Amino acid sequence: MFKGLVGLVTGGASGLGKATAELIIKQGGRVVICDLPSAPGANTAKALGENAAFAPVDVTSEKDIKNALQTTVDKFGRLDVAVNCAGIASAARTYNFKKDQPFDLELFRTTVEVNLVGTFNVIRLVAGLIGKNAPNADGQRGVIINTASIAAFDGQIGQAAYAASKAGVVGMTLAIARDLSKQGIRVVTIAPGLFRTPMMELLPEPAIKQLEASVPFPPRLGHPHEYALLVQSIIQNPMLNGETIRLDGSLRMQP
Ligand SMILES: CCCCCCCCCCCCC[C@H](O)CC(=O)SCCNC(=O)CCNC(=O)[C@H](O)C(C)(C)COP(=O)(O)OP(=O)(O)OC[C@H]1O[C@@H](n2cnc3c(N)ncnc32)[C@H](O)[C@@H]1OP(=O)(O)O
Ligand SMILES: NC(=O)c1ccc[n+]([C@@H]2O[C@H](COP(=O)([O-])OP(=O)(O)OC[C@H]3O[C@@H](n4cnc5c(N)ncnc54)[C@H](O)[C@@H]3O)[C@@H](O)[C@H]2O)c1
Repeated sequence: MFKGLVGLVTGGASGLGKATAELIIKQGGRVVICDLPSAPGANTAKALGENAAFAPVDVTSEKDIKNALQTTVDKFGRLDVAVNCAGIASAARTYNFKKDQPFDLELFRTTVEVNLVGTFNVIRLVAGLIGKNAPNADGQRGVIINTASIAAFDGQIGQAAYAASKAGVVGMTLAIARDLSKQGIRVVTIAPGLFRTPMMELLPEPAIKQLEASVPFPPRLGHPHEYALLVQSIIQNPMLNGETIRLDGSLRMQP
């Protein structure tokens, strides 16, 4: 299905990004895993074989992403699909009256910097390489897929920074799709609900169980592979563009 396709996945050393990289390889494609130097990206790529490579990056760094794109060209000669999975979670009340403490501004800045600014940094740079491809019969040169969250719409208590960062990803999706439409590059965002990944496991197990029980159907956390299946569908469907797709078992989170 993806024979000849070259993908780049940020946050590809863990969770949803890792599952996406695994699916691209399984479907015959090649992939560059971009993740922090401290993440197990090299081992992840090694385990996926010669069609996978690791590029250590911080998504907020222009230099790192440009280096990753050079690695992509050196190893695989082109780029067709970029998937932005890199992200961080934060949780604190806007004002903690128990501790008489306001939300830490640096934590707010970092959350937005990585999740929103980092995602845009990758988009603005990968578009240049994807845009060099010859168009297919439909005029398409490639696809960019971003990861928001249902927190963009349902933000629970403690998620002001996280929700703002993800709402920003949702908000810029259509604008960027329009910006890149003349070059035949589609831009789609996925807003996952609850998936069993290391990020989700930052929450106390009782909280996870409570969240899991709140999913109407299926009443469970999603499997990262199920996120990757939506990535596959987006790549395959040329009419998907400029939209954010919730992937949440019809969950609408309570406060
Ligand atoms: C910088 C490191 C940050 C580490 C925390 C990251 C957590 C976020 C993980 C998100 C993962 C996926 C996100 C994804 O996009 C999809 C979602 O959005 S799923 C929804 C995720 N929900 C939250 O993130 C809720 C975050 N809120 C909280 O953790 C707490 O409300 C709070 C902001 C820390 C405030 O807690 P308190 O003021 O102490 O009072 P609470 O009564 O709210 O909490 C008591 C106790 O329960 C734990 N808890 C956390 N979330 C919930 C919940 N949804 N339901 C019930 N209990 C919850 C909370 O952590 C407290 O635990 P304790 O402090 O006693 O250890
Ligand atoms: N797990 C869920 O329930 C859930 C739900 C909705 C949205 N999301 C979003 O999905 C994406 C993937 O999350 P996950 O659950 O797989 O989490 P995860 O923590 O397993 O993976 C996130 C990856 O991003 C990397 N990363 C973090 N900051 C980075 C940076 N500055 N530069 C490069 N890489 C960086 C981490 O090293 C990690 O490998 C995130 O954007 C997250 O906000 C997750």
